[in-house]
Amino acid sequence: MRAPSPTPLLQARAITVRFGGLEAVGNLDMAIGRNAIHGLIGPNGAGKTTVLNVLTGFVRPTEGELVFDGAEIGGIGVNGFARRGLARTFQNIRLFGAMTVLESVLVGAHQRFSANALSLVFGRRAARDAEAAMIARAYELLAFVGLGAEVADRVATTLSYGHQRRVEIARALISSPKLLLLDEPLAGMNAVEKAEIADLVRQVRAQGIAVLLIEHDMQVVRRLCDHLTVLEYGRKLADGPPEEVLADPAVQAAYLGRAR
Ligand SMILES: Nc1ncnc2c1ncn2[C@@H]1O[C@H](COP(=O)(O)OP(=O)(O)OP(=O)(O)O)[C@@H](O)[C@H]1O
Repeated sequence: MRAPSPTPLLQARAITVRFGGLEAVGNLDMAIGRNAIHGLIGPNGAGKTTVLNVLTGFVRPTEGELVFDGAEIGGIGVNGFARRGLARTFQNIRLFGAMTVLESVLVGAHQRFSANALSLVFGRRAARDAEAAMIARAYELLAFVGLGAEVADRVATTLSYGHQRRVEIARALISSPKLLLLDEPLAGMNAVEKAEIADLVRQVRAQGIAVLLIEHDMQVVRRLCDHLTVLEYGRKLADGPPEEVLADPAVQAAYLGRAR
Protein backbone atom coordinates (compact mmCIF):
# COMPACT_ATOMS: atom_id res chain seq x y z
CA MET A 1 0.00 0.00 0.00
CA ARG A 2 1.35 3.46 -0.85
CA ALA A 3 1.77 5.92 1.98
CA PRO A 4 -0.56 8.91 1.66
CA SER A 5 1.31 11.95 0.30
CA PRO A 6 2.13 14.29 3.17
CA THR A 7 0.23 17.56 3.34
CA PRO A 8 2.32 20.57 2.34
CA LEU A 9 4.00 22.59 5.08
CA LEU A 10 2.53 25.81 3.74
CA GLN A 11 -0.49 26.31 1.55
CA ALA A 12 -1.44 29.66 0.10
CA ARG A 13 -4.91 29.68 -1.37
CA ALA A 14 -6.27 32.30 -3.75
CA ILE A 15 -3.97 35.03 -2.44
CA THR A 16 -4.56 38.49 -3.90
CA VAL A 17 -2.67 41.62 -2.83
CA ARG A 18 -3.75 45.03 -4.04
CA PHE A 19 -1.83 48.23 -3.36
CA GLY A 20 -4.42 50.88 -4.16
CA GLY A 21 -5.33 50.25 -7.80
CA LEU A 22 -2.35 47.95 -8.44
CA GLU A 23 -2.82 44.20 -8.20
CA ALA A 24 0.65 43.01 -7.16
CA VAL A 25 -0.46 39.38 -6.68
CA GLY A 26 -3.57 37.85 -8.21
CA ASN A 27 -5.40 34.73 -7.11
CA LEU A 28 -2.23 32.78 -6.28
CA ASP A 29 -2.35 29.17 -5.14
CA MET A 30 0.95 27.80 -3.95
CA ALA A 31 2.08 24.85 -1.84
CA ILE A 32 5.48 24.42 -0.21
CA GLY A 33 6.48 20.86 0.63
CA ARG A 34 7.84 19.78 4.01
CA ASN A 35 11.33 19.04 2.80
CA ALA A 36 11.44 21.36 -0.17
CA ILE A 37 13.91 23.82 -1.57
CA HIS A 38 11.26 25.78 -3.41
CA GLY A 39 12.23 28.54 -5.83
CA LEU A 40 10.03 31.54 -6.50
CA ILE A 41 11.07 33.14 -9.76
CA GLY A 42 9.83 35.63 -12.31
CA PRO A 43 10.82 38.89 -14.01
CA ASN A 44 11.32 42.13 -12.07
CA GLY A 45 8.15 43.44 -10.53
CA ALA A 46 6.36 40.07 -10.93
CA GLY A 47 5.28 40.07 -7.27
CA LYS A 48 7.86 37.72 -5.71
CA THR A 49 8.80 39.87 -2.72
CA THR A 50 5.15 40.68 -2.12
CA VAL A 51 4.41 36.93 -1.92
CA LEU A 52 7.31 36.44 0.51
CA ASN A 53 5.98 39.37 2.56
CA VAL A 54 2.55 37.74 2.68
CA LEU A 55 4.02 34.37 3.68
CA THR A 56 5.87 35.96 6.61
CA GLY A 57 3.11 38.27 7.83
CA PHE A 58 4.72 41.53 6.65
CA VAL A 59 1.89 42.19 4.20
CA ARG A 60 -1.67 41.18 4.84
CA PRO A 61 -3.29 39.83 1.69
CA THR A 62 -6.36 41.60 0.39
CA GLU A 63 -7.93 38.18 -0.18
CA GLY A 64 -7.01 34.57 0.37
CA GLU A 65 -6.03 32.09 3.00
CA LEU A 66 -2.77 30.75 4.42
CA VAL A 67 -2.47 27.39 6.11
CA PHE A 68 0.83 26.60 7.79
CA ASP A 69 1.56 23.24 9.37
CA GLY A 70 -2.14 22.46 9.47
CA ALA A 71 -3.37 25.78 10.96
CA GLU A 72 -4.85 28.89 9.38
CA ILE A 73 -2.41 31.75 10.07
CA GLY A 74 -4.05 34.81 8.55
CA GLY A 75 -3.97 37.93 10.72
CA ILE A 76 -1.56 36.73 13.42
CA GLY A 77 1.04 39.46 12.78
CA VAL A 78 4.75 39.24 12.08
CA ASN A 79 5.69 37.90 15.54
CA GLY A 80 2.87 35.36 15.32
CA PHE A 81 4.31 34.07 12.05
CA ALA A 82 7.77 33.87 13.64
CA ARG A 83 6.41 31.94 16.64
CA ARG A 84 4.71 29.45 14.32
CA GLY A 85 8.03 28.73 12.63
CA LEU A 86 8.47 31.07 9.67
CA ALA A 87 11.71 33.05 9.43
CA ARG A 88 13.07 35.24 6.67
CA THR A 89 15.91 37.29 5.31
CA PHE A 90 15.53 40.49 3.30
CA GLN A 91 16.47 41.49 -0.25
CA ASN A 92 18.44 44.40 1.17
CA ILE A 93 20.44 43.20 4.15
CA ARG A 94 18.94 44.54 7.36
CA LEU A 95 21.57 44.52 10.07
CA PHE A 96 21.51 47.25 12.67
CA GLY A 97 24.43 49.67 12.54
CA ALA A 98 25.83 49.42 16.05
CA MET A 99 25.20 45.75 16.81
CA THR A 100 27.86 43.08 16.97
CA VAL A 101 27.50 39.90 14.97
CA LEU A 102 26.47 37.99 18.09
CA GLU A 103 23.84 40.58 19.05
CA SER A 104 22.52 40.59 15.48
CA VAL A 105 21.95 36.84 15.61
CA LEU A 106 20.33 37.06 19.05
CA VAL A 107 17.81 39.60 17.72
CA GLY A 108 16.22 36.65 15.87
CA ALA A 109 15.73 34.79 19.16
CA HIS A 110 14.23 37.78 20.89
CA GLN A 111 11.68 38.19 18.13
CA ARG A 112 10.37 34.81 19.13
CA PHE A 113 10.90 34.74 22.91
CA SER A 114 11.11 38.05 24.74
CA ALA A 115 13.19 38.06 27.93
CA ASN A 116 10.21 39.44 29.84
CA ALA A 117 7.94 36.68 28.64
CA LEU A 118 10.55 34.07 29.54
CA SER A 119 10.98 35.42 33.06
CA LEU A 120 7.20 35.62 33.55
CA VAL A 121 6.82 31.99 32.57
CA PHE A 122 9.94 30.47 34.06
CA GLY A 123 11.22 32.97 36.63
CA ARG A 124 14.36 35.14 36.44
CA ARG A 125 16.93 32.42 36.98
CA ALA A 126 15.44 30.18 34.30
CA ALA A 127 15.23 33.17 31.97
CA ARG A 128 18.96 33.78 32.51
CA ASP A 129 19.67 30.11 31.76
CA ALA A 130 17.54 30.34 28.63
CA GLU A 131 19.48 33.44 27.58
CA ALA A 132 22.79 31.60 28.09
CA ALA A 133 21.48 28.68 26.05
CA MET A 134 20.54 31.07 23.25
CA ILE A 135 24.01 32.62 23.26
CA ALA A 136 25.50 29.12 22.96
CA ARG A 137 23.07 28.40 20.13
CA ALA A 138 24.07 31.66 18.40
CA TYR A 139 27.72 30.54 18.41
CA GLU A 140 26.68 27.15 17.00
CA LEU A 141 24.75 28.86 14.23
CA LEU A 142 27.64 31.17 13.39
CA ALA A 143 29.76 28.05 12.89
CA PHE A 144 26.93 26.44 10.89
CA VAL A 145 26.78 29.37 8.45
CA GLY A 146 30.57 29.29 8.07
CA LEU A 147 31.58 32.15 10.35
CA GLY A 148 34.10 31.60 13.11
CA ALA A 149 33.57 32.66 16.72
CA GLU A 150 36.22 35.35 16.19
CA VAL A 151 33.73 37.49 14.26
CA ALA A 152 31.14 37.38 17.07
CA ASP A 153 32.24 40.67 18.66
CA ARG A 154 32.73 42.58 15.44
CA VAL A 155 30.18 45.19 14.40
CA ALA A 156 28.08 43.21 11.89
CA THR A 157 27.99 45.93 9.24
CA THR A 158 31.81 45.92 9.01
CA LEU A 159 31.81 42.35 7.64
CA SER A 160 31.98 41.66 3.92
CA TYR A 161 28.68 41.64 2.10
CA GLY A 162 28.70 37.85 1.75
CA HIS A 163 29.38 37.40 5.46
CA GLN A 164 26.59 39.82 6.39
CA ARG A 165 24.24 37.58 4.40
CA ARG A 166 25.41 34.63 6.49
CA VAL A 167 24.75 36.58 9.69
CA GLU A 168 21.22 37.24 8.45
CA ILE A 169 20.70 33.54 7.80
CA ALA A 170 21.99 32.68 11.30
CA ARG A 171 19.61 35.30 12.74
CA ALA A 172 16.70 33.67 10.92
CA LEU A 173 17.72 30.17 12.01
CA ILE A 174 17.97 30.96 15.72
CA SER A 175 14.18 31.12 15.93
CA SER A 176 14.20 27.38 14.98
CA PRO A 177 11.97 27.84 11.95
CA LYS A 178 10.21 25.10 10.04
CA LEU A 179 10.38 27.22 6.91
CA LEU A 180 13.17 29.63 6.01
CA LEU A 181 12.33 32.24 3.39
CA LEU A 182 15.25 33.89 1.62
CA ASP A 183 14.77 36.97 -0.58
CA GLU A 184 17.56 36.92 -3.18
CA PRO A 185 20.22 35.44 -0.89
CA LEU A 186 22.74 35.25 -3.75
CA ALA A 187 22.31 38.80 -5.04
CA GLY A 188 25.62 40.59 -5.62
CA MET A 189 27.74 37.49 -5.06
CA ASN A 190 30.41 35.98 -7.28
CA ALA A 191 30.22 32.37 -8.52
CA VAL A 192 32.24 30.96 -5.59
CA GLU A 193 30.14 32.75 -2.95
CA LYS A 194 26.95 31.66 -4.73
CA ALA A 195 28.05 28.02 -4.65
CA GLU A 196 28.86 28.34 -0.93
CA ILE A 197 25.47 29.81 -0.08
CA ALA A 198 23.74 27.19 -2.24
CA ASP A 199 25.56 24.54 -0.18
CA LEU A 200 24.46 26.24 3.00
CA VAL A 201 20.85 26.15 1.78
CA ARG A 202 21.21 22.39 1.22
CA GLN A 203 22.57 22.00 4.75
CA VAL A 204 19.61 23.95 6.12
CA ARG A 205 17.26 21.56 4.36
CA ALA A 206 19.26 18.61 5.70
CA GLN A 207 18.33 19.89 9.19
CA GLY A 208 14.67 19.30 8.29
CA ILE A 209 13.92 22.96 7.52
CA ALA A 210 12.10 23.71 4.27
CA VAL A 211 13.39 26.65 2.22
CA LEU A 212 11.65 29.10 -0.09
CA LEU A 213 13.98 31.29 -2.06
CA ILE A 214 13.64 34.07 -4.56
CA GLU A 215 16.45 33.92 -7.09
CA HIS A 216 17.28 35.30 -10.52
CA ASP A 217 20.26 33.10 -11.43
CA MET A 218 18.63 30.30 -13.41
CA GLN A 219 21.70 28.03 -13.29
CA VAL A 220 21.63 28.06 -9.52
CA VAL A 221 17.86 27.68 -9.44
CA ARG A 222 18.01 24.66 -11.73
CA ARG A 223 20.61 22.91 -9.59
CA LEU A 224 19.40 23.88 -6.15
CA CYS A 225 15.61 23.84 -6.19
CA ASP A 226 13.38 20.80 -6.35
CA HIS A 227 10.26 22.79 -7.12
CA LEU A 228 9.62 26.12 -8.83
CA THR A 229 6.77 28.58 -8.93
CA VAL A 230 6.98 31.21 -11.65
CA LEU A 231 5.17 34.52 -11.38
CA GLU A 232 4.48 37.04 -14.09
CA TYR A 233 2.47 40.20 -13.47
CA GLY A 234 1.45 38.80 -10.08
CA ARG A 235 -0.08 35.67 -11.58
CA LYS A 236 1.19 32.12 -11.49
CA LEU A 237 2.67 31.27 -14.86
CA ALA A 238 4.07 27.81 -14.09
CA ASP A 239 4.64 25.49 -11.16
CA GLY A 240 6.51 22.18 -10.97
CA PRO A 241 9.94 20.53 -11.18
CA PRO A 242 12.68 22.91 -12.45
CA GLU A 243 13.52 21.00 -15.65
CA GLU A 244 9.89 21.04 -16.71
CA VAL A 245 9.20 24.63 -15.69
CA LEU A 246 12.34 26.11 -17.25
CA ALA A 247 11.64 24.30 -20.53
CA ASP A 248 8.13 25.79 -20.66
CA PRO A 249 7.91 28.17 -23.65
CA ALA A 250 5.69 30.56 -21.66
CA VAL A 251 8.37 30.84 -18.96
CA GLN A 252 11.12 31.36 -21.51
CA ALA A 253 9.05 34.05 -23.22
CA ALA A 254 8.47 35.81 -19.88
CA TYR A 255 12.22 36.03 -19.32
CA LEU A 256 13.16 36.92 -22.88
CA GLY A 257 10.37 39.40 -23.31
CA ARG A 258 11.28 41.61 -20.36
CA ALA A 259 14.60 42.99 -19.26
CA ARG A 260 15.53 41.78 -15.79
N1 LIG B 1 4.16 48.62 -0.61
C1 LIG B 1 3.85 48.75 -1.91
N2 LIG B 1 3.05 49.75 -2.33
C2 LIG B 1 2.73 49.89 -3.64
N3 LIG B 1 3.16 49.07 -4.61
C3 LIG B 1 3.96 48.07 -4.26
C4 LIG B 1 4.37 47.85 -2.89
N4 LIG B 1 5.19 46.76 -2.85
C5 LIG B 1 5.29 46.33 -4.13
N5 LIG B 1 4.57 47.11 -4.97
C6 LIG B 1 4.41 46.91 -6.43
O1 LIG B 1 3.95 45.57 -6.61
C7 LIG B 1 4.57 44.99 -7.77
C8 LIG B 1 5.30 43.74 -7.37
O2 LIG B 1 6.47 44.11 -6.63
P1 LIG B 1 7.45 43.05 -5.96
O3 LIG B 1 8.53 43.81 -5.28
O4 LIG B 1 6.67 42.08 -5.18
O5 LIG B 1 8.05 42.32 -7.26
P2 LIG B 1 9.33 41.38 -7.37
O6 LIG B 1 8.95 40.28 -8.29
O7 LIG B 1 9.83 41.02 -6.04
O8 LIG B 1 10.37 42.34 -8.10
P3 LIG B 1 11.99 42.35 -8.06
O9 LIG B 1 12.46 41.14 -8.79
O10 LIG B 1 12.29 43.61 -8.81
O11 LIG B 1 12.43 42.41 -6.63
C9 LIG B 1 5.45 46.08 -8.38
O12 LIG B 1 4.70 46.72 -9.38
C10 LIG B 1 5.72 46.99 -7.21
O13 LIG B 1 5.99 48.30 -7.64
